[in-house]
Amino acid sequence: MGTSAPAVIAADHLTKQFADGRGVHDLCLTVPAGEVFGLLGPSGAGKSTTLRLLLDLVRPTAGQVTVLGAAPGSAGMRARVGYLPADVLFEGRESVSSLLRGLDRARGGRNAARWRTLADRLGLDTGRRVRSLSPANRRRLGLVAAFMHDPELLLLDEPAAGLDPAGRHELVTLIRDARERGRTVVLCARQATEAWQVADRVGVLHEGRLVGLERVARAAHRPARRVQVHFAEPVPGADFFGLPGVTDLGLDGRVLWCAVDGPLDPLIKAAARHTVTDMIITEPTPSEALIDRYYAPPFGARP
Ligand SMILES: Nc1ncnc2c1ncn2[C@@H]1O[C@H](COP(=O)(O)OP(=O)(O)OP(=O)(O)O)[C@@H](O)[C@H]1O
Repeated sequence: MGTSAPAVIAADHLTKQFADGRGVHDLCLTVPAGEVFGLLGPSGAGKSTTLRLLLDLVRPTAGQVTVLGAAPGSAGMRARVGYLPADVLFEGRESVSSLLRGLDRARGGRNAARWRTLADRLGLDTGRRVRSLSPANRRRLGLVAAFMHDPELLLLDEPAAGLDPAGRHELVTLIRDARERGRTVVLCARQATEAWQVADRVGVLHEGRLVGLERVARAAHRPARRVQVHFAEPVPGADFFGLPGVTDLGLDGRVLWCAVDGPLDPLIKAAARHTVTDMIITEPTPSEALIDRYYAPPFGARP
């Protein structure tokens, strides 16, 4: 804990304001070497813009950032960073293998074995023409291109988008392998599912501002479940008020909804005094739990 790894990313009031006022505002964030950092937020939150600032694809309107100890876009940076954009734009008549060979040559030609292994792991058919690839295969190609030179820093924009479960599993494994070799990974996602599995920390962006920063505790407290109970007849709310672990209680005639943190027993015993016709229990995904915490009203707090 106490050891302070050098910051691979150090953003200091980093701001990119587009003409309409949107963008990324006042981002102060450091990502130490060897960390997997998940940048989460809904569409338009500023995730892609943040990555683009780190890559010198857009210039800040205020503040500054260093990447691997230098200004973004410094000489030699391309070889040290792997980037998967949100839209992988590879086109062309050439085959996947020819494109990857070309990329490898441009980076010094040392990674032929590695890109072949990666393509294999991700189930990418390297004989196909690039422009005939499905969106999911294009994503796989983008991942191979980002990982093939084993870069010090990986910037992955929605890496799991469009991948099937096997592809997602392989992605998580690739990220874990990279971390084991001391690489640093920043991945952006709207859904926290994969980020939650691999990230050491997550940051939540909302309307261009960092509104939450959390270390991912693997044995995290189990989030409150959402419970809906349907009764044959209307039930009195008084039977359910003050039950241990039950919050956000709402009652609409014969339907009761609430959040339950801890054992379900008190709620079940109270419900069993009436005729229960249905009971629906859902556990929020990590993503929902995180979003609830940062920018959604709590479940049950209906207008
Ligand atoms: N080149 C641009 N010119 C003007 N506005 C832009 C530009 N790029 C992004 N924006 C705006 O900046 C805000 C942040 O966009 P950004 O793409 O970074 O969000 P995001 O969190 O990556 O969203 P998504 O999950 O949809 O990719 C959005 O409101 C977007 O419309």
